[in-house]
Amino acid sequence: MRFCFNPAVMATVGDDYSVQVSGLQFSYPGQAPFIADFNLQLKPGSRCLLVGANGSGKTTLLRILAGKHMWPACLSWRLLEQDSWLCWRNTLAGGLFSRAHDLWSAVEGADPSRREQLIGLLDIDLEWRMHKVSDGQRRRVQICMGLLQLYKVLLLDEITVDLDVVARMDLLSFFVTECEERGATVVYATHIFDGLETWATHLAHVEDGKLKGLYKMNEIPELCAVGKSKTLLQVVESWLRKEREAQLLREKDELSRPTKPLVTSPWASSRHMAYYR
Ligand SMILES: Nc1ncnc2c1ncn2[C@@H]1O[C@H](COP(=O)(O)OP(=O)(O)OP(=O)(O)O)[C@@H](O)[C@H]1O
Repeated sequence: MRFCFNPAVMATVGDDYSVQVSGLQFSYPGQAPFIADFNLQLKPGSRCLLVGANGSGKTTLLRILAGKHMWPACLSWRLLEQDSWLCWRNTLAGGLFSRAHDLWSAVEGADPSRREQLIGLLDIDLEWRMHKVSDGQRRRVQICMGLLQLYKVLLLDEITVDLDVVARMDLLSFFVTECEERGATVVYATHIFDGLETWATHLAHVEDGKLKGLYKMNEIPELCAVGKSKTLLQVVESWLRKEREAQLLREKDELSRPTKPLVTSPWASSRHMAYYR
């Protein structure tokens, strides 16, 4: 998957990346630019966590990478391969009255042995009716359907929220196997960090639509410090707290700036009365 908004950069980047985003820009209609000069490069086999505060742009970025958002036509861009799959937290599988079995019998070209493996992994009962199952069971069916077809890049937006801990850990192990044996790449936006220290290979920190940093997990000093290492949760919490404090300082600074002098003339318009002269 390659996105390049700057042909000069594109020419210099090698082919050995499975995700290549260079100079990405994006604005929501009628709004100021939100994603600006975003660059991300990942090699096959990478498992990259996308972390950031609420509203920092993780979902927006994943939707752009999945081709769900349009971008300004004035920018030059190239999307070379469309072999990614986005699993979206807000979509649940299928029509309300479908049986689990009917839902994925519609998925063409799925390898039967992969199907059996996923059904076992996610402990799915083919007789489940989608309107009579729990959110977590419905989520399992959705994930299963998405994973039936092989992919090179998998984009996950907080999909494990409804899963119990066994299903979550088994699914994460499955992704490791996919990355190690097939060279798949996973980009996973989440706020749940349990068990991810050793799962991820990379950590991408997003702040206000910008990539604040892309780190290899084994090179993050706080995670690796012998004897006093922090958990991923503590590391991300400290980053986000710093961001929040900096934002509060900026807001305080703006409030303390002198505003325009107050108009004291009795002939001027006021909040309660306007004069058109
Ligand atoms: N359809 C939209 N139109 C305009 N602005 C939007 C739209 N969707 C999201 N935004 C804005 O874009 C910003 C980033 O939102 P986004 O959903 O990408 O954040 P996020 O990092 O995924 O947040 P969260 O952790 O809460 O899921 C937010 O300020 C949000 O208000």
